[in-house]
Amino acid sequence: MSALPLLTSDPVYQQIKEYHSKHGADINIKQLFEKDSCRFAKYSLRLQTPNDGDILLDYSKNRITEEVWGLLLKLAESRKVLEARDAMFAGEKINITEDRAVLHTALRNRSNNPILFEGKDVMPEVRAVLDHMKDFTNQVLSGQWKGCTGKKITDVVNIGIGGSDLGPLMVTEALKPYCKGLNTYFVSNIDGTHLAEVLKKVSYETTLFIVASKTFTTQETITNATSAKRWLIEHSQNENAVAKHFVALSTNAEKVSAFGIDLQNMFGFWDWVGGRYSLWSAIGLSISLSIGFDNFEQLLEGAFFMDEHFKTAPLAKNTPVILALLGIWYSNFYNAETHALLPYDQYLHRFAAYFQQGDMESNGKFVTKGSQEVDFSTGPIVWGEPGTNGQHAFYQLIHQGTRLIPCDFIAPAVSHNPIAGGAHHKILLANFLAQTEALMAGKSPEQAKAELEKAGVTGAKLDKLLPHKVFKGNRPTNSIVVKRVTPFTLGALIALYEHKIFTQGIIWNINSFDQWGVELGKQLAKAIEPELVNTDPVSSHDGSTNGLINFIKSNW
Ligand SMILES: O=P(O)(O)OC[C@H]1O[C@@](O)(CO)[C@@H](O)[C@@H]1O
Repeated sequence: MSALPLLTSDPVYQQIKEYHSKHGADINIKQLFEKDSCRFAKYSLRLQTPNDGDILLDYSKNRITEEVWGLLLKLAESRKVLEARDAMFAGEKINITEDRAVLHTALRNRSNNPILFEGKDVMPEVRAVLDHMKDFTNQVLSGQWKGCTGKKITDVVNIGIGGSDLGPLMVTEALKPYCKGLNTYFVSNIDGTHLAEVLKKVSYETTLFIVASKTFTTQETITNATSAKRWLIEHSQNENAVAKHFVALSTNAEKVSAFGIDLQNMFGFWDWVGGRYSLWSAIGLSISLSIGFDNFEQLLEGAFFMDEHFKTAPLAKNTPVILALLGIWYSNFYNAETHALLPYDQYLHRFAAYFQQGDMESNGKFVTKGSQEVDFSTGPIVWGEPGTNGQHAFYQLIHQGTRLIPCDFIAPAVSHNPIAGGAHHKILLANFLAQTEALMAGKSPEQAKAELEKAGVTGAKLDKLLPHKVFKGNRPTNSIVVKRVTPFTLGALIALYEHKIFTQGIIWNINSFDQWGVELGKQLAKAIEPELVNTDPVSSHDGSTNGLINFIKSNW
């Protein structure tokens, strides 16, 4: 693919910039609905899944006119999104700074088509690991796999961090209704509290530790795994207990073996699987153990469904492209700094946290693939909490703050827990629907005045209160509705956002698949660690770092 110019040098970008400077401030979503009764039909898409209902994307509550939308689609063409997409699926080494392919889509390839990497079909190896995961999952869930004292496994502790933690944690939480009975815990932080609190809850005889680490060199993970191993041996008084209570998920067999885990208890994956795109790989073993391998396969099926959609749908009907272009519109033209993910589903309470790594570690970059420093905004700050809780925490700012915060609202039409005759879910859905309506429509001074007068507020008090009661509205949202959060629809949702992130990276022409930005902090921590072995005062850093270290030491 020929080198792309800086986004700001792209002629289509410049057309959009000109349009935005002339009209951007005047685009009013409410007025657009008033002018066009077909707006919802024009700016929504339904994806029909085989067995899990339709997935609806409603992007009509956005600040887009037909002209803007046409220009944004032209931008996707100009930035060669589809060519880049095809290069990714074809196993090209698009991760240019690590000289790696990006083939997490191969992990969920449910077709019989080969996927070639360096001329070799990777599918036989992918299927072999899936078979190993299936066999192991069935052994553990059936009770056939026994601990060192002959008891079956009841608790699984996944020890990993970043992509080796966030995905399995988010998915096992999201799919709790499908849990087969094991208790799953996730230890990630080097803070001893994380492991200590979990070890209080489990018995060495019935606990399986999963050491999840692509590199098997991550300090937090190896330290936690080493402490867990010591705990097991101390409690079992059996050096050989590791063989029954530890498995490894990694690309690094040498390090796994050196740690003391038998390679027959290692589930491998490959360098062309990025850490934050790895839940579909062996890293998903804790998911499989939690919900069963069949449901793990449904998760893969859902992602595959979205991959096929992304691969085949034309730009204007391509949901990842649609979400990506809307994000570009707000980030690069309205200067929105953040993007909120607001799932109206308590099981999805880790969904936004997962995509903090997924999006911010992918697109939090300032240099293009052409090694040029960008002169435009790249990845947004991604955040969010489940609804309705967010409404009682930060929606004040979204509604009446000074910042533009594009929000994605996500909801299942049907709850797994229709308690009180479904009343709870109906209230949840009413709020899900009302919030996007309120953010779009707002409340005019006239409406607010009428309400205050109806409440008997008049004169000076009304004048004082009125400005505080106005909602400017015109705040953009997307709404995504699935019939129910199932392994399939969750897989499709995650892949949808993966491909949105990919598409934005292509438009910005940045490498979404390396993460050099995490290295400096680790390097400096390595320099500080030896200074913390005693209480001697230090002076080797800047005044602040010296002061902090010495204050901490003064408390020892
Ligand atoms: O899976 P591993 O190799 O232990 O890496 C864990 C995480 O650490 C990183 O911050 C890279 O250092 C993330 O990109 C990665 O998901």
